Amino acid sequence: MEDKYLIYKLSESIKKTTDINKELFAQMNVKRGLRNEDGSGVLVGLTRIGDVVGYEKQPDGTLKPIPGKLYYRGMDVEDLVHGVQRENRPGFEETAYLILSGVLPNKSELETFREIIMKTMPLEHKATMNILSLQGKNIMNILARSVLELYTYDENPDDISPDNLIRQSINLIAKFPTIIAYAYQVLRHNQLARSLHIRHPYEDRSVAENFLFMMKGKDAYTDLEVKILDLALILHAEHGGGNNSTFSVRVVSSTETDTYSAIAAGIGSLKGPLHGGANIKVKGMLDDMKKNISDWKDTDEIDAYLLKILNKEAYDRNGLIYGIGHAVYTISDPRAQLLKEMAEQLAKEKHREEEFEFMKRIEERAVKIFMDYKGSHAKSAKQVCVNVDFYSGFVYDAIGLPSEVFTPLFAMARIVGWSAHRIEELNFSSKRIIRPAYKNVLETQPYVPIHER
Ligand SMILES: CC(=O)SCCNC(=O)CCNC(=O)[C@H](O)C(C)(C)COP(=O)(O)OP(=O)(O)OC[C@H]1O[C@@H](n2cnc3c(N)ncnc32)[C@H](O)[C@@H]1OP(=O)(O)O
Ligand SMILES: O=C([O-])CC(=O)C(=O)O
Repeated sequence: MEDKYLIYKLSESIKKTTDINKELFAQMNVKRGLRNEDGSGVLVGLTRIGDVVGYEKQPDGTLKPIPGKLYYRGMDVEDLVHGVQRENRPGFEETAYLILSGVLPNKSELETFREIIMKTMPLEHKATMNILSLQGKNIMNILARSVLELYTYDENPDDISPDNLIRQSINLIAKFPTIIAYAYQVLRHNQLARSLHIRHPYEDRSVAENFLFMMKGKDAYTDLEVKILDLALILHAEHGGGNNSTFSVRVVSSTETDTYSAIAAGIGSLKGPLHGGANIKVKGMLDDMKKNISDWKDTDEIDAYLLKILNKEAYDRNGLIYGIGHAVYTISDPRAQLLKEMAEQLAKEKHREEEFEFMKRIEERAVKIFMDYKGSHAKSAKQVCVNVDFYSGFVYDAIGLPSEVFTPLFAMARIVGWSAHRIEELNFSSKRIIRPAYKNVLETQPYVPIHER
């Protein structure tokens, strides 16, 4: 048999053998996607790290949509952001300290924590050389491979005691920006035949500023660019235990495997276009809209295009408006609101107000069109809002960062939440390996000898 015919036969066969009737889930009380009928997540754990709030449970059991709230260690993220902004200083390092330890650092603790991060940012020579030799165009994939490689440079990789876990976590938080920036420089060098810039991070700059320096060079960024990148890092740092990547890290960690294996799983999850990878999809979708909509002020034209997306006739023909919808948030995603406020200032600095106005119009129309469409196409209309990925791509693009690093930037912040959740998963006193069950819905069949098939 020809190879390609066998591949065709196998793919035809899996179309049938993977089909599971949607009705069976309801009949057997199995929660599709670990979601209850009303869309809320099935409770699978307890945490003291982050809280994501998008609805209120009513006495009659229904869910009432409310404006979104996000808490890091019990602290409203809006207060945290406004607190550091008022004092005009970077906040990502402080956020990392809070999420990892559970308490805000005092001045001297923060100073020492910053110093540890800054001096840990440079990669060992072997790690740099490894990144230079890695093939591939996808930086999330390169990041995952580099993280697995760090296992080999760690003298104590498998030790899951709290002090070793903290040491490993700080090392990863500090090294992610360097790995991502170097991976991009290699990609740029290989793909565009441009000079290779491997810039050594400064010891006295914030993570956000060092990243811009390693990506763009000395004096090639503004204060506002540093501030908005710092804000994006704060806002992406943590999102409870149930988001797909953090849950993946928790599932893998519950086997007591090493930190690098667990974090590589989180990176793989975050890369998906329904999760962190949506920020690249949003950029692609907006670029397509800019090209195909002749009058950016014409809401009828915008509506028609959005309807085409939903009907799988435009963009990637997947039926999804990227940057819209969320598993928990209903009326608003607080991160998108905070990012949008600063994106407006950035749009002014970069003279991109017209494009920003276009995005605001798309946001408003997309929510309306989606809800009208779902109202007539699905059993229950879903209250949606823009999520954090809607404005992040615009922000990164406006500060001169290429789309190849959009999702890696998410990972660069979320490594904080992943680390805290891994530490929690391995330390609470009544921990257990995560091992749910799948109900088998196939009849048994006899083994048939090969000459009889
Ligand atoms: C950082 C983050 O991870 S934020 C999320 C980033 N992802 C995106 O922006 C991708 C676009 N959004 C989505 O795909 C979804 O809204 C998700 C994955 C984020 C959340 O999904 P859920 O809350 O599980 O929504 P759910 O799957 O219940 O959606 C209900 C219905 O709305 C549809 N839907 C949800 N979001 C969208 C969307 N943005 N565009 C079109 N249809 C959508 C679903 O296909 C489903 O349709 P159906 O009832 O006909 O099957
Ligand atoms: O919570 C989720 O499902 C996705 C999300 O917004 C995040 O991880 O930041």
